[in-house]
Amino acid sequence: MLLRSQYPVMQCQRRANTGGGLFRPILVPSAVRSSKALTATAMAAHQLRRQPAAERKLRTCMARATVDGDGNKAYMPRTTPTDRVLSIWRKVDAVCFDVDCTITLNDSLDLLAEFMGVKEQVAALTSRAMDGSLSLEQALEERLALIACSPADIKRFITAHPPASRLAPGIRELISALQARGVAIYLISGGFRELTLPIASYLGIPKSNVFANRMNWQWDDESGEPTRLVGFDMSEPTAHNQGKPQAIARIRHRNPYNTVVMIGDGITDLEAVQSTGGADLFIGYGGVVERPAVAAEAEWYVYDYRTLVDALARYKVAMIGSGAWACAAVRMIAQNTVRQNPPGGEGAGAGGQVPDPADEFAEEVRMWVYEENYQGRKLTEVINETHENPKYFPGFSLGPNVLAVPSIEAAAEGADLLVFCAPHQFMHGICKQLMGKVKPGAAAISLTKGMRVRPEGPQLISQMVRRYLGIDCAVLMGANIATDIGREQLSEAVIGYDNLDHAERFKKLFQRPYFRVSLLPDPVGAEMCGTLKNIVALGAGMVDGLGLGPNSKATIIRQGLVEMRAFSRALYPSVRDDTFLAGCGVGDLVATCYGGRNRLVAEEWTRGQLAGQPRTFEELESTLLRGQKLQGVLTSNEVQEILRVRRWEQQYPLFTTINRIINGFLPPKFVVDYEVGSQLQISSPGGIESGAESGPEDVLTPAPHPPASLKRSNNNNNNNSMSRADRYPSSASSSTSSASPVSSPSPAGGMGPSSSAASSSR
Ligand SMILES: NC(=O)C1=CN([C@@H]2O[C@H](COP(=O)(O)OP(=O)(O)OC[C@H]3O[C@@H](n4cnc5c(N)ncnc54)[C@H](O)[C@@H]3O)[C@@H](O)[C@H]2O)C=CC1
Ligand SMILES: O=C(CO)COP(=O)(O)O
Repeated sequence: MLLRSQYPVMQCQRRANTGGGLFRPILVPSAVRSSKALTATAMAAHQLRRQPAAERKLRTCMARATVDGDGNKAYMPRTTPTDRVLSIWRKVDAVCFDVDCTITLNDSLDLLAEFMGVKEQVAALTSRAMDGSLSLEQALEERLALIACSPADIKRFITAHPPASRLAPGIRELISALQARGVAIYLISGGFRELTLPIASYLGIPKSNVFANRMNWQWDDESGEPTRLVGFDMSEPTAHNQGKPQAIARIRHRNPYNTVVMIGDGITDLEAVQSTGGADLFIGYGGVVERPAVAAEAEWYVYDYRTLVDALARYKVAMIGSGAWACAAVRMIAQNTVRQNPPGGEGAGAGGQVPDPADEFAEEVRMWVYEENYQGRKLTEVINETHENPKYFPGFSLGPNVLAVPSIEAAAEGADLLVFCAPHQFMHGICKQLMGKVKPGAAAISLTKGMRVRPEGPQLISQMVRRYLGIDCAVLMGANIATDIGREQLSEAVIGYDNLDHAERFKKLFQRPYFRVSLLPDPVGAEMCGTLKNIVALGAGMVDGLGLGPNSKATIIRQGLVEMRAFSRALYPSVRDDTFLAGCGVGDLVATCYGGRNRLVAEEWTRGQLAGQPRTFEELESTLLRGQKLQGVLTSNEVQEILRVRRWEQQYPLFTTINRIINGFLPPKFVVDYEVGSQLQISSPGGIESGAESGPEDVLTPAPHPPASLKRSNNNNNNNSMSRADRYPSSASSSTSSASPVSSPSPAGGMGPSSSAASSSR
């Protein structure tokens, strides 16, 4: 059992916890407490004399726990930050650094003293000041008196000890990483401006961000030149105890910073969190000198600045998917996450620092690859060796920082940002596999174009991710033909978002000079656009296959846009009109209708039909697209199921006609006669299933109200009492229509069960 008398530190701790939770228990047996030395502790008490009584008591008590008489550490520096500490560090607006033994490897005044030949005497005073056994004012005065240098001595000293030769390891990279994030850097030194400004200038820190003491000089009456050091200006805040928090209070008064962090090695730095207006967090640095009283009390104590760089908000990114678009997208991501300034490398840090936006993201990007054999080898191995995906995105380097991973769980593990870009028919399986395995609080974005049809109604891919993984999911949609983006041709995309913070982070992740990203607070509208334009692109391909010109294609595109908007708003009334004029709307529609895979395959399919040499879409997918996946045919079937169940078919004449054509109920020429094509009485293609993931149990409930924006045809009743058999005829004989198919459709290659249902009806 622990007795209070045995563990006084714990008692102090309990009191401390009521005052803001800055301290954690350190158990120190009485043997240690009663030990002889504790020098640093006693001296620290002197330094703390100006603090409020309760705080002073606590800190003295805590400090007692720091060193035993033999110099052994009886404290445990907090080298692992708490969540609170980490969160402050990651959102810091301004960082104030002490200079001597924090930025530099040595104390400037000690080095100057050595230069002036009074090293030992001055070092003893410095040490007493840092440990708190001597007041700052007194220590400074006594040291200056011993040094007694001239301005010329200072110039010679700086030449002999240039800033680059004096920096603590990793400080340049830390400052550079902070600057790249837009964090303001300040130097608050108990030393002198004359010695600090060259260091500030070397690190790219403006003079106005330097707080330090000023030397007073004796001036020569005749020459008007300063000649001899005669003390220092006591009016600077840094000339006194509690000067650092005062400097921070001034900084805060002048700038609207929410979060300020102080980093330093000494007791005076530790003070900077103690007063109102001081820093929100003190981080102790022990890489040059470890001061027990500071190490014991710092909320976070580090020995290596790399720790702080690594702990800065570094979002780990995972790409789920590895097809053409996934590869083009991961290539852009990798370009944004790769470090421009490798730590310590040429061009890093120093006055000419290049801000590195990549600091916000972890450099390595994991990409889940659906494993398959590629020319006798595992595709993941080939990708990791060549940095290229030769099957789905040949000819483009993905970047050395992309790691292909065959396990989806391993790819997603620990990721803060998840990018989904798999063909939509696989997304349900992917989500189920990742359930409970993604980092809580992670943010996702879907680049997938498509939807799922379930008994309750349609489900967009972003909705599926949100539902199964319990995380926010934005969408990135636009005219984004993968190979053109690989060639770095100008493209634009929108991020449809609910969570603006996440959207802005994703924008930074994707934005490239050739890839313009804008934000749109209509995620559903954007995703509906990306999904539906694939149906219209099939129609555009048919126009091309029929050998018709741009007028005809423009008609299909225009009507397609009208139906895309009407259908999106009928399902989701909150969808915005202007979304259809954005890059994800008309932009993507035009690009896909001219240069997409859906268009290409539909053109070939149409040619085959006209030539009497029909080929299925599946055949064309594997020959023309070499394993890439077509989305338009599945999406057409999925959308048609919604139209059919809700009795909206004739209000969407182009969608309906295209679906009838691809399922073999109408010849391709009807694409330009879509009004007629949708009105004709034909055998129903039967129960359409939503691609690989759906089954016959996917029953849609008819909507009680049809969309008002579209005119209903006379023969379209609004009967809500449709039976299950009506919705899912097991064959064409259970068609909702009694009429026979118009014309004699050529054998058609639909995809999935719907096409076989269509075939059996003929
Ligand atoms: N390719 C493009 O230019 C664009 C594509 N998109 C959309 O991006 C999404 C993904 O398309 P892409 O990256 O182009 O893929 P893709 O069509 O080029 O490649 C197919 C991908 O599916 C994977 N796959 C095959 N069988 C699988 C299975 N059983 N489970 C999971 N994955 C399997 C393959 O490994 C391959 O990575 C689609 O929704 C597409 O509409 C959006 C914009 C542009
Ligand atoms: O979505 C696309 C372009 O934005 C690509 O469409 P396809 O799948 O038809 O190539």
